[in-house]
Amino acid sequence: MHLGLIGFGSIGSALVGMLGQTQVTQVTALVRPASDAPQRHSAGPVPVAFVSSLDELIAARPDIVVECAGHAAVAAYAPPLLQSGHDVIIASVGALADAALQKQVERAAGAGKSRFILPSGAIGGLDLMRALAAAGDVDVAYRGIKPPKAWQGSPAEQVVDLNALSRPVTFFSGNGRDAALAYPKNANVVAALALAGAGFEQMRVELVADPAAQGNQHSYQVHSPFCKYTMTIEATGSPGNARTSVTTVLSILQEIATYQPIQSST
Ligand SMILES: NC(=O)C1=CN([C@@H]2O[C@H](COP(=O)(O)OP(=O)(O)OC[C@H]3O[C@@H](n4cnc5c(N)ncnc54)[C@H](O)[C@@H]3O)[C@@H](O)[C@H]2O)C=CC1
Ligand SMILES: O=C([O-])CC(=O)C(=O)O
Repeated sequence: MHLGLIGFGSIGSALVGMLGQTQVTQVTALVRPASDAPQRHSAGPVPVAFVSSLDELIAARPDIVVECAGHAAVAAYAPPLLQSGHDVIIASVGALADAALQKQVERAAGAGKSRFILPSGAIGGLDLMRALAAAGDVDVAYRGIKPPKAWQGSPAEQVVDLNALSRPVTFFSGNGRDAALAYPKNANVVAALALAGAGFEQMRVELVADPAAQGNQHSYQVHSPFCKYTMTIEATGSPGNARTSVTTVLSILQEIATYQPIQSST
């Protein structure tokens, strides 16, 4: 299988290092022209060719493409890839909190007879969430706790002094859509929960910076007429990018390993 990658940061480079466990034999990675990605890539289990435009990525004829570059990359690349018949695994699920982009992505997949696949990423339990949401209302409250350095460069900096925290501080309380759009590098899990049935507007979200946090904690409580459950995930941050849990890479790897192309009926 030939894998297309968009982005070669902590997720992209870690993913490539683990592809020996999958059917992937070749990778073409779309990186920014100024990116230092090729220099950072140490020899992995499969060869990686680097390209700097979408046209070059499409010309390489990947069997499936993984986006792991951020919300703007979803907006720029997912619609044309889907429209031209490529299945796309979208790591930056929170991009779909933009309702217009969500529609655009859905239409492009319809027109191209392709699929966009949303990995569970750093969260879990989405199977039960989907089942409960399909059967009735669900009430979902999510809390994300990360160390201060994981929130650097985010709007949290306008609320708290991340370098001077001596105790956990909740710097955001709001709904799922606002969280996913304001924290594009930290709240993709919120969008994954919302799209699995929690609902962007309906779910309640708290984001916390904790100087004692060793990794990233995602916890949520679900109440439905049929069941209630609480899930807490304590994950290790990626080397070089504390805000991205290693579980995200493992989740995308599973999507790749179990990927089946749609069989054409003609
Ligand atoms: N679903 C989930 O649970 C999670 C999703 N994510 C998403 O994955 C994204 C990537 O995460 P990391 O690899 O940790 O970030 P990173 O910052 O380490 O790497 C992102 C890479 O993408 C590159 N990039 C950005 N825009 C690009 C473009 N238009 N074309 C080509 N390359 C581009 C950057 O130069 C950088 O090298 C995050 O921004 C976030 O949206 C991250 C963590 C969890
Ligand atoms: O990797 C994580 O822990 C979650 C994350 O950054 C996101 O959802 O954007």
